[in-house]
Amino acid sequence: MSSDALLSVHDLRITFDGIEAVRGLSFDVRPREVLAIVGESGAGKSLTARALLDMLPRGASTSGTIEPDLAAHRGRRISLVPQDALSALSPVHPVGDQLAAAVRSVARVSRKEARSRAIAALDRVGIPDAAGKARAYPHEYSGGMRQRAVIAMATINEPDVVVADEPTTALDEEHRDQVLRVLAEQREAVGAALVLVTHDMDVVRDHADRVLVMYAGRLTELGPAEEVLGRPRAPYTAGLLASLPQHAPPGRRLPALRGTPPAPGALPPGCAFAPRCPLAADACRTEEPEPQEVEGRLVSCHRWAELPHPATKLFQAQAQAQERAQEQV
Ligand SMILES: Nc1ncnc2c1ncn2[C@@H]1O[C@H](COP(=O)(O)OP(=O)(O)OP(=O)(O)O)[C@@H](O)[C@H]1O
Repeated sequence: MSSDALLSVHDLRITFDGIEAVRGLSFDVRPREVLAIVGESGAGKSLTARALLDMLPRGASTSGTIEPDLAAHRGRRISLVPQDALSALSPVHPVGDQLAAAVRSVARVSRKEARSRAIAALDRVGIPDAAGKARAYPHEYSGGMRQRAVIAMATINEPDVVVADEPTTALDEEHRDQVLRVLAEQREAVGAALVLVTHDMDVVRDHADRVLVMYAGRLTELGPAEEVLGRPRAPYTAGLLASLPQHAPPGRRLPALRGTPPAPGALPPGCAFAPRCPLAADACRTEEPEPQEVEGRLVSCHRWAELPHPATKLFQAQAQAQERAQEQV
């Protein structure tokens, strides 16, 4: 574990029925940082996040280490902001009672004190009439308000790490920005690190200090967000960026990154990204690349040095060639 790590994950593997969905992942979470985990659907982002909290789905087996064991103090040292706020709140208790109970689960304070901390926490996340709303049930909150209440719950005991798993997926764009802002403010206020699972590169750009890019259960690239987004070294990262709407050629909605990631049980030999990669060479089809240090970051790619800058055109050219080939069929 590196000396400045708050949490250190080493060779994490998560398996269902003998099939590995997360395949030997190592990374640190540093104090007070925002570490975004990005990648397409199925990359293993949520499983990784849930492993930090020891909240994996039934049937998952794990190996590797996560140290120290913050999950043994879930709710106090590490907490979760899930995708769906309703799953984090009990429908049968007023929100304020749930926050007060969270306070009393870790601190010996009176009911009155816990209640006033609960109201203060709701107020901090921007819930109007916090004292009145504390008496309301989750279903009486709007979606955005509920997600704010969950952020209040996740930060009320001033944890070391907050894990947010696609915290704004269920919200519309306007509420998405607000909720992300509230989350950023609250984690800053309590001095927690934030592990933010997202598939939105704009969210990474706006909020992350470092970014872990995952593909098919492995680390593809890990480094300072500004540098990774400014000049990706892994073709997969470049492909994700080329797929952003602002990089799409005029009049086209198709993402530059064509095809879909392989399912965990159906990985190709070699690099799992090779079948979609415009730079793939023979070695990529036979040997899976290990993470290596490249200019202060980690990159898993045999061909990183060949990636042009900017790489956007490479992916657009590949997408156009594939489109032409399909038109001819
Ligand atoms: N409960 C489960 N049972 C069996 N396999 C699972 C289970 N949960 C996840 N997996 C497998 O692990 C893979 C990775 O899942 P995970 O939820 O971590 O993906 P993700 O990157 O978070 O994707 P998304 O953005 O869609 O949430 C899935 O594609 C699936 O194959």
